[in-house]
Amino acid sequence: MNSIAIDSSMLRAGLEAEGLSVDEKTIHSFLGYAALLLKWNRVYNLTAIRRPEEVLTHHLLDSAALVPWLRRVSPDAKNILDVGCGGGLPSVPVAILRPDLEVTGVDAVGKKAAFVNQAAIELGLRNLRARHSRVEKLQGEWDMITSRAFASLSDFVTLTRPLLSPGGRWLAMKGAKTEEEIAELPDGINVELLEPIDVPGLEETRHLIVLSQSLER
Ligand SMILES: C[S@@+](CC[C@H](N)C(=O)[O-])C[C@H]1O[C@@H](n2cnc3c(N)ncnc32)[C@H](O)[C@@H]1O
Repeated sequence: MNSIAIDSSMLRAGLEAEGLSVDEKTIHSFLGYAALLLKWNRVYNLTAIRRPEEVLTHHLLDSAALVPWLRRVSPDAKNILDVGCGGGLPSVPVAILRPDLEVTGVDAVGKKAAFVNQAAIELGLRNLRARHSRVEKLQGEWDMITSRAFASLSDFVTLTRPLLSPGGRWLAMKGAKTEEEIAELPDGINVELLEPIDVPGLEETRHLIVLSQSLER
């Protein structure tokens, strides 16, 4: 499954540069996931990115950059929801790197959720499952809710507000421009953190925005 052209030493170096400790099993899981993504992309229409070296930087390392922040932002969190998970970004990298977290992906497109569930089985990720649903129809409660390339910050928060546990945190993975989106947030939402994120091998600007909600509503 790992016979694709993702350079494992670049993957390891990238993850380590992000402050992540990686063992052989982690590298094997990432390569296995990349192989599945590239193999099934045409069938499932998972991503516009097709070149393995771009999958490494734009998807694997970009998504993994979230992981060091999870413990800092929410040290006691037990679970995380990835909204509009698509082919499993960032849910699959999070599930690989944080086996102690229950990771749920949700996507409105059934074949994308099916792909993530199949990847979870093939990679042995027992902490990952994907749900086929529009997020506004989803029920449950999560300590952390994340998204990458899903919607405006305001729509992300509004659609998922009923799903955040008391004291929970949203972690939005965003590009360069964040001010306008932050200005449009609904009342009662607090910006806890706005952090530029360096992704090894990626020239583009990334930001992590961490949000909470005032408890008296
Ligand atoms: C641009 S893709 C991003 C996928 C993935 N997060 C990534 O970074 O590659 C946005 C995803 O959101 C999903 N989506 C859009 N609206 C949704 C909704 N209301 N509920 C659940 N998923 C939704 C789409 O089906 C699509 O897979």
